Amino acid sequence: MFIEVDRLSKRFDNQSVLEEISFSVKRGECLGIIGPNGSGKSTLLKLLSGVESTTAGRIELKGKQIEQYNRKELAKWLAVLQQESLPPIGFTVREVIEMGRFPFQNWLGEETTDFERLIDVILNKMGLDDLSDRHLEYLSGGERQRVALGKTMAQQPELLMLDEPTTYLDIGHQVLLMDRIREWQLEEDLTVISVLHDLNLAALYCDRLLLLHNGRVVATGSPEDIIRTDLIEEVYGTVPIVMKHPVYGLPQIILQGESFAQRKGLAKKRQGKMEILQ
Ligand SMILES: Nc1ncnc2c1ncn2[C@@H]1O[C@H](COP(=O)(O)OP(=O)(O)OP(=O)(O)O)[C@@H](O)[C@H]1O
Repeated sequence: MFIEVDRLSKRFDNQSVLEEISFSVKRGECLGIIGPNGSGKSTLLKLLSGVESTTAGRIELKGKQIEQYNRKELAKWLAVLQQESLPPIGFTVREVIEMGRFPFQNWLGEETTDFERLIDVILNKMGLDDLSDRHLEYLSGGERQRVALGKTMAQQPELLMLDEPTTYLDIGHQVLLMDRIREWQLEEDLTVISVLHDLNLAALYCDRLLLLHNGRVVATGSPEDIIRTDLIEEVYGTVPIVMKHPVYGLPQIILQGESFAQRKGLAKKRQGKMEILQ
């Protein structure tokens, strides 16, 4: 297994945030981590990328315990996409993407392989050719997110971790970003672990989903196994309509506003619980 997590727990100041988390990820797979606010998704990602230390349990990456890697070693094959990791001002798009190569430079700041061509390919893939000399502070949120992904691509990782990559993006840019990541995953056999709030994107783009609730794993499985009305209601406290995507057959959810349904006489409350009338 590429990643093996065994009975992982995390406490902050004696408050338990993650309890007995176990799962594994195969090389080349995309695992989506979903769950409500505060369920522990970001904390799990921080433990998996070595940013936070575990309280109990074991994380094995490529057959080795995570504590046995040093930071620079990990940075050569593990990348984390975070928007706030971009430098605030003063750098052009091209310079920022080149920064992804830092882990491969020697102590003089030189790299032995010619990476200029790689940077050109990435600029092109991310649709950033025309913006390569633009300073970061003059980019929109969507453009900055593409630069952030470009920087992680330059790192040529084997494992990519993403925390809410589509936040602040409009639907066009959400699909564009997720498509680029999926293409990259399939072309390079990249392993992807992504925290996602949008369950429809998670169902479309992830091979498997891990559903967290109150710091525990409720279920792991294919999108069909996880995006089910009963599980979503249990964890999120709202009853969605789950439908099959008309083209891909994958589960997609439609939200039901309770107040609207009640007003229209389509639902009523029974014993404190909303029931949708057929
Ligand atoms: N450094 C910390 N110190 C203390 N508590 C923390 C720390 N980091 C996270 N927590 C707590 O751990 C819990 C889980 O937080 P986490 O950010 O992992 O949840 P999440 O599922 O990513 O939430 P969201 O969807 O709202 O981003 C929260 O109650 C949070 O307050």
